[in-house]
Amino acid sequence: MEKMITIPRYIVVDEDRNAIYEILSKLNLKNPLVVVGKSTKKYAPDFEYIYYSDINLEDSDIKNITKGYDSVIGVGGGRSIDIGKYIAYQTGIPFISMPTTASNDGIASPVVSLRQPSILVDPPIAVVVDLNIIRKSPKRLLSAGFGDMVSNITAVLDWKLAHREIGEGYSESSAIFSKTIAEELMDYVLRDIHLSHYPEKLVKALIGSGITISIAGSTRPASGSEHLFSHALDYLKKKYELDVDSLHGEQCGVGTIISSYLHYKEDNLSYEDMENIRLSLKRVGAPTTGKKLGFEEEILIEALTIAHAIRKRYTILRKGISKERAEEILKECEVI
Ligand SMILES: NC(=O)c1ccc[n+]([C@@H]2O[C@H](COP(=O)([O-])OP(=O)(O)OC[C@H]3O[C@@H](n4cnc5c(N)ncnc54)[C@H](O)[C@@H]3O)[C@@H](O)[C@H]2O)c1
Ligand SMILES: O=P(O)(O)OC[C@@H](O)CO
Ligand SMILES: [Zn+2]
Repeated sequence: MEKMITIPRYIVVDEDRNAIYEILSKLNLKNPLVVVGKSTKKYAPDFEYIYYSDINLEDSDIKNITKGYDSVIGVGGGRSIDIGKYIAYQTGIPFISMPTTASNDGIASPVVSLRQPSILVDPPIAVVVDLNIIRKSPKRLLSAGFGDMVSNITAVLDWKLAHREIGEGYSESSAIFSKTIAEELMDYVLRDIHLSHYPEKLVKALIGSGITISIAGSTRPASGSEHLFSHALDYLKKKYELDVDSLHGEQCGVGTIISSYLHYKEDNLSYEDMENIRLSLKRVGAPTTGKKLGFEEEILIEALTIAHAIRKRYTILRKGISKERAEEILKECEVI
């Protein structure tokens, strides 16, 4: 069925450490395999587990890993959730997402981004969030999550541009949903100097972002030219074996500063909205320059010149930007 939309059946965001057990019994799941990171094992529910770092994804018999289990639970940051989601999908059993931080929108999405281009799989059948754990998670991860959320603003502008210029399909409902949740969160960050409700609002926004991807049947509402820039940085990290530990959401945040500048220059975005993106990223402590991300200028320039070619996705980068123009743009929007 072409147009079927699949979203998580249960979403729990509260302070109850036992919610996972109630969800498992509602779903009549008795024997999950928990995929967890070394630093998040302490948050895992009491079932058999495997460290994601011990899973060889190239393994042809991924099915052996989940043999005898009726479901997979991913506990941790983006990587353990991605890997858990992936092995559950490969073996056709349900996946439950238990994020221990809010660093990107893989929490509830039907996406696995272990390599580019990301692939569409089933979304988690349930998302179980313990806010006490999220609130205590490293601030840097919560800042990265904001970068992956504010990126939806330029992603939707790129999607509209592709619809206008090359007639690409466009889902109004998914786009409006995505843009609104991103702008709501940004407005909150600009309004509340104490950010007292930020972790809860961030995790709910990221869950919403994952749902917009399910509605669209594509990452278009959450991934545009700003993500192409981030993926280009990931590619160059590997190509030059760079020792930079920047996070996906942090890279997307800087990418959004660049993309919002390009959209502002083409009158798709107001100067105020462009500046609010930079200010809100600063407010949550996310990197707003290439230097704070940890990259040399020439890497940032090369990333912007190759970003359009990372995957087949039409954005404001169009057929690409010259090295000279990339340097000018990065200087004009103060990323270098
Ligand atoms: N599916 C998607 O849509 C999507 C999108 C972007 C990225 N991803 C995936 O996510 C990965 C990036 O995720 P990330 O930015 O979270 O980085 P990560 O998962 O590589 O690292 C997060 C780190 O924080 C630790 N951590 C998590 N919660 C913690 C807590 N409460 N206390 C202390 N430490 C905690 C984790 O153990 C891990 O070491 C990518 O490699 C990719 O696989 C998926
Ligand atoms: O399709 P991509 O570009 O991997 O995007 C997926 C996710 O990062 C969106 O926030
Ligand atoms: Zn992302």
